[in-house]
Amino acid sequence: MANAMLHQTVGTLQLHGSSGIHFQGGNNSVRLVPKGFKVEVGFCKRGICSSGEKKFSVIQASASQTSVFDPVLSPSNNGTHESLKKSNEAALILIRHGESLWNEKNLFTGCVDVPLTKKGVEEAIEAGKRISNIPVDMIFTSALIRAQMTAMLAMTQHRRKKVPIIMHNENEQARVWSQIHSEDTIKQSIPVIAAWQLNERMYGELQGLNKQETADRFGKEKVHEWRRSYDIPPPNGESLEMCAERAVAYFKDEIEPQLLSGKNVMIAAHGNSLRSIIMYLDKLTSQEVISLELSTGIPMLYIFKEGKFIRRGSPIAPTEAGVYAYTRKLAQYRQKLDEMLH
Ligand SMILES: O=C(O)[C@H](O)COP(=O)(O)O
Repeated sequence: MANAMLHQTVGTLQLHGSSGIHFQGGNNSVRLVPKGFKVEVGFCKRGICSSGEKKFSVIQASASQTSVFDPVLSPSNNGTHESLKKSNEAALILIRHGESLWNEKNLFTGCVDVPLTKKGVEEAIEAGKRISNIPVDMIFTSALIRAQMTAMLAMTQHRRKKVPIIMHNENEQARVWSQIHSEDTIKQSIPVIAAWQLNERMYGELQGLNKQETADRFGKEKVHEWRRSYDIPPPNGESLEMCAERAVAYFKDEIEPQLLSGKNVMIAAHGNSLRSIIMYLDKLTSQEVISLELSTGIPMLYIFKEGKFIRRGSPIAPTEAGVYAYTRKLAQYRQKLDEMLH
């Protein structure tokens, strides 16, 4: 059965998958949740439900749990929302894609869908080595190939050897044709969700132009303003603020509930869509975010605990004994991996 992901928001129903699960909208009663599925309860962060209402997600239990029971970090499924918040520590890894062919040519890329260079492939693999001991239960990428390549290449280095599988829910046929018919195989996989909301900011009329030539033509200050200010868009493009409106909203609505339930998440995206998310995580002002720069292919680790995001830096390497980024739970996870693999 397809990895049915159901989200009930108060009074309406979005049904994905042929699961036949029935929800009673409005009063939030959930009925007929079939065997093998589980109900996850999260609170809406914004918009879809009125404040304080619950948003139910009914997810195929085997596809939603940590693929192999990780006693250290498995989400406790029987907690209430508050106790979930208290008990769960979840890892959040952010990675800007490796160098792309247009990064190499110093062209404005935005939403043009270009692949990685050989160096970008190497950067993605190196990033994977650095996070190879950190648990990953779900992966979110943008809809652009450079971010998806980065995520898949990085996961080739992960010691858990789970298989990242891009979810195809674009239509009913895609869902049915991409079904996995083995519970064990599902448990050994990591769902990868590609979302356009995580795409790089759309650079409008600058897309395809050389950055240096553009600065020569319009002036260095103007181009810096387009590239790094918060609310000034490039010609017919998105400002960082406009990019944040979709990227941060998606993070709050789709990714944060997963972290809240104890899922460890990796996001592979872009310089500006990630700058907008980091602005939210680190509570940066529109002034502070101007100086925020992200290198290609460098993973950043956050710990989500009790509703807060704690930046833990960039794991230097899996074997670095004193990797300051690790928390006690992450160190225990790494130890269990060592035991499992030796
Ligand atoms: O879209 C692009 O050109 C790059 O990914 C990011 O460009 P920037 O560093 O100029 O924002």
